[in-house]
Amino acid sequence: MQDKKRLPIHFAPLQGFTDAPYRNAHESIFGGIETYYTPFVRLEKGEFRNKELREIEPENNTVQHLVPQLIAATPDELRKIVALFLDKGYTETDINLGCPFPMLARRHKGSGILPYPKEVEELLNTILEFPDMKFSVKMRLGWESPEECLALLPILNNLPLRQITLHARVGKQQYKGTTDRNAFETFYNECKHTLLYNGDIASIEDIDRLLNRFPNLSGVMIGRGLLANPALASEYLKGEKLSRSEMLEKVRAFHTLLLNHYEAHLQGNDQLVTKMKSIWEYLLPEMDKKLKKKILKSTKLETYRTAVSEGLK
Ligand SMILES: Cc1cc2nc3c(=O)[nH]c(=O)nc-3n(C[C@H](O)[C@H](O)[C@H](O)COP(=O)(O)O)c2cc1C
Repeated sequence: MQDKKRLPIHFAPLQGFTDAPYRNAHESIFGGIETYYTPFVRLEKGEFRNKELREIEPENNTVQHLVPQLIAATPDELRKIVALFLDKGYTETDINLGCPFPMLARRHKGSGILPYPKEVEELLNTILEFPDMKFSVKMRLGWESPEECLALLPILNNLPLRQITLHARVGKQQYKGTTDRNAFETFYNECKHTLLYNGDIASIEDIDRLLNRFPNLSGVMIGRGLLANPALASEYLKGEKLSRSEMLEKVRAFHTLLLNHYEAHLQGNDQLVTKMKSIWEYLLPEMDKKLKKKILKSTKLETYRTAVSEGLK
């Protein structure tokens, strides 16, 4: 166990879940993460949204390594968002070429741009205008077919990218169906950049299997697997799973931090309960079904608190 190679674990951005309070609480209670990413920042009718500005504000973020992510379809949009990140003191930016939401994909944002190599090239060439910023890309295999990412390789290989994260699905799949690891392998064999694997990692064994198959991987990015087991990264690094009581103790501490934060910042108990319940969509899937249901069904703060303390006993 001692000299086994351990891959760095990156916490995937998940809109609506991994906001600043979540990331801060996660690092302070569980740790084990090399890099956190913000959910994407975008322009809406040419303007930033206040919530997204608050999310990237350095004073609201305590994690050691945070990379803000952007989504853009045109060089101009990209320039505006990168200028904001520079202004806030960031030196790294992640570019989202993976989001599958039809509303954005239709406008050639996220994975919707992948079938158009010329547009990708024009967008990504803009990074050359920002020598003080290091750029990475988070992308899918394509929108419709995994051939699309292969067609983009000559463009990607020519750019000074710090890293590429490849989610081994196409956009049309959204988050469903299986990942295509054969298609990932073809990209992996030809990609000159530091490459991270992303998609459906839920256990230490999953990471070990990936490293066996892809020994030159530079890391993995995990989203839903970490929402389900927030200790997954630290367990992997230590080579040891937490006992049930250690896990419950940590989840209780994590939950308290989040509840206290949102209680102080959200307006009214209804908003608070709705926000807190969203965490349980993924957290601890092995929890007794009845106890989980009680949490998810609660509408009042007091019943929510009681249900959670029963669930975490
Ligand atoms: C609710 C939700 C929100 C997401 N938001 C983002 C986002 O803002 N930026 C991004 O690059 N990916 C986003 N993703 C994709 C994840 O980062 C990740 O690529 C995907 O969930 C696959 O990895 P996983 O199987 O480890 O979760 C989101 C996924 C989900 C389910």
